[in-house]
Amino acid sequence: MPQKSAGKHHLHRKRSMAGWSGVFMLEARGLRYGYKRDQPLFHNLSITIAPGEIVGLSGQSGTGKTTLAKLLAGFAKPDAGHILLDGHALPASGVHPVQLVLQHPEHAVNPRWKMKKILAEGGGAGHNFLETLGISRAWLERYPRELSGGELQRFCLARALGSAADYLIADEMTTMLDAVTQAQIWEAVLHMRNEWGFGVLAISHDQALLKRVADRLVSFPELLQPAD
Ligand SMILES: Nc1ncnc2c1ncn2[C@@H]1O[C@H](COP(=O)(O)OP(=O)(O)OP(=O)(O)O)[C@@H](O)[C@H]1O
Repeated sequence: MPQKSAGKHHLHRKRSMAGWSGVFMLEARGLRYGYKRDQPLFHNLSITIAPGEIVGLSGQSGTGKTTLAKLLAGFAKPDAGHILLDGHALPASGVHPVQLVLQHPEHAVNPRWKMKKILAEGGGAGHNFLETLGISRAWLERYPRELSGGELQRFCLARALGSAADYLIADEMTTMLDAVTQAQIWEAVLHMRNEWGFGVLAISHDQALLKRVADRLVSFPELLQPAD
């Protein structure tokens, strides 16, 4: 799911004792969404993520976590409610400040493109954070089929963060990977979050993982208020 580069730089963000400046609160208020008309999957869902914060979200299968992820990242529009960044609606076109990384990287890349072209979609080709993510420069010349799932997921993350996203939605981002790769990828995310201050919504069924990486844990039902 490529999104174009923002052309802005991570380093415009500054951290002080009070928190991060240059990045803004992400708020979803009163969201309603249904795949079928008149059959809402959820009513009145609200969530707030602060700059630099990692929120861990869990919940039963089929409740709507991935749907929420897609709404926040602009891949679908809520039937009601608002998604706001610093109090303003998110841009309808161009660079999306909320970037989504899903479970299956092989579905998120063009199989006919070399990795350097895929990475360039997010503006991240020249960044030194490739090393942080454990991406070898030699892989840039390969096609997606010539990489492992873990290697490919590192690229999807680099593409998302290369656009200088203000928020990352990591939806079961490392679920399919071995424990070592999972730990390396999350260590890189934590390191980059500490450097740049982007916020993260980490969605997973793995409570142990969420406890390890998140600053705050929420379960899906806690996000719902009774319908008006
Ligand atoms: N494109 C779609 N069209 C119709 N229904 C859908 C579509 N995508 C998801 N759904 C349904 O919406 C509900 C919520 O799906 P979603 O993927 O958001 O749940 P989830 O909480 O992320 O589940 P899991 O934990 O299993 O990943 C499910 O009942 C699912 O079958």
